[in-house]
Amino acid sequence: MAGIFVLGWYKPKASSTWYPHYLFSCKANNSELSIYFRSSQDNLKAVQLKRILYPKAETLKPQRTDVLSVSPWLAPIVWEGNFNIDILNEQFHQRDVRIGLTVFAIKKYIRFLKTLIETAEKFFMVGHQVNYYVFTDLVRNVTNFNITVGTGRRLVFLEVPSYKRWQDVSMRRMQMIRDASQQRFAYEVDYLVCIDVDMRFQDHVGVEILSDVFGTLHPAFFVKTRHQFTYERRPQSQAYIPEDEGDFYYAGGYFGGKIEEVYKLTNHCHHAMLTDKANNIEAVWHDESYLNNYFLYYKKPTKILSPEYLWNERDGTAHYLRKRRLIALHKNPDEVRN
Ligand SMILES: CC(=O)N[C@H]1[C@@H](OP(=O)(O)OP(=O)(O)OC[C@H]2O[C@@H](n3ccc(=O)[nH]c3=O)[C@H](O)[C@@H]2O)O[C@H](CO)[C@H](O)[C@@H]1O
Ligand SMILES: [Mn+2]
Repeated sequence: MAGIFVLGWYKPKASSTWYPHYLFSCKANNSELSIYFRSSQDNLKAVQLKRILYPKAETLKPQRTDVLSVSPWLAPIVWEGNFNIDILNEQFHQRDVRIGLTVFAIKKYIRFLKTLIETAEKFFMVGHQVNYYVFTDLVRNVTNFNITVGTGRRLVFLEVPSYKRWQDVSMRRMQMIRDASQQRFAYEVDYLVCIDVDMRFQDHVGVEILSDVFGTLHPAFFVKTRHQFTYERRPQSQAYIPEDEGDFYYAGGYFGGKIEEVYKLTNHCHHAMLTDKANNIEAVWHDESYLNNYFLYYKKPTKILSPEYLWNERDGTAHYLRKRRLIALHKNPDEVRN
C-alpha cells in the first residue's frame, strides 16, 4: 500500500504560517518503506518575490548560441550566460532551502577532504544553508582536521565501513547515500549534491544546479558520438546500453536532486549492482555505468550540468567554457587506491 499522511507541522524561519509535514510511504525493493519529506510551502501559498531589476530576456536573441541549452525532453543544460543568479537566489531563499553536499573520504582519499571543503566554503551555495556530509572510515582522524565552516553551514561526519577494492568503495556510495537519505537527509535537507572528493571548487556553484534530479555531462564525452560513449555494452549486465541508444554520457562523480529522487536513484543503482554481483558481472565503469543506465531508461534528468561544473585539472580550457567551476584533481590512481 502506498499513501501520504500528514504527520506533523513545521514553521519555516521566514514565515508565520505552519505547514504540514507529510509522511510518504513508498515501495522499494518489494518492502514497505516510510520516508518523511518536508512539503514544499509554495504548493500551499503564493509568495511574492521581492522587486529585482534586470534586462529583459530577448526571444530572438538567445544568450548562448554556441552550446546546447536544452535537452530533447526540455531539461535545461546549465551554462554561464543562461541564468540570472539573483532571480534564482530569491526563489530558493523564499523556500528557505537547505542543501546537503555528500562526499566520501575513505582510506587515503581523506587527503582530498580539506581542499574540497575549504574551496566549497568560498564557492558552493554561498548564502544558503548547507550541510556537508562526509562519509568516512576514519572519523577520529577527520575530526582532528582544522576545518571551520561559516554560519548557516554544518560539517557532519558519518562513519561508514570501508571496502578492500576501490571499485567497491566507489559503488557502495549508492547504498550509503540511499540509507542516509532515508535515515537522516530527509529530515535535514531538501536537496542533495553528491560529488567525488578528489575535487576543488574554483568558481561559483549555486542554486542554478538544483532540480528534482540532475546529472552532469562528463568532461571527456560531451562532444563524442554514442558509439564512443563508454557505456556498459554486455547485455548480461543491468547497466547495458546498446550502441544505438543513449542521450549523454553522465559523470559518476556529480549528481543530485531532491532527497526522494536521490533515494530512488541510489536505491535503483545499488540493486542493479547487487544483481550483477550475483551474476558475477561488474559494469565497466562501476557506479557510473549504472547511473547512465538509470538516466537513460528510468528517469531522465530534469536538469543537466554543463562541463563548467566538472572539468579536469589537466584539460586546459575551451572557448565555450566561460567558467570552470569544479575541477577534478589529477591524481596517481595506483598510489591513492592502494
Ligand atoms: C569525476 C567522476 O565522474 N568520477 C567517477 C569516475 O572515476 P574517478 O577516477 O574519479 O574515481 P575515484 O578514484 O575518484 O573514486 C570515486 C570516489 O570514491 C571515493 N573513494 C574511492 C576509493 C577510496 O579508496 N576511497 C574513497 O573515498 C572518493 O570519494 C572518490 O572520489 O568513475 C568512478 C567509477 O569508476 C566513479 O563513478 C567516479 O565518481
Ligand atoms: Mn574522482
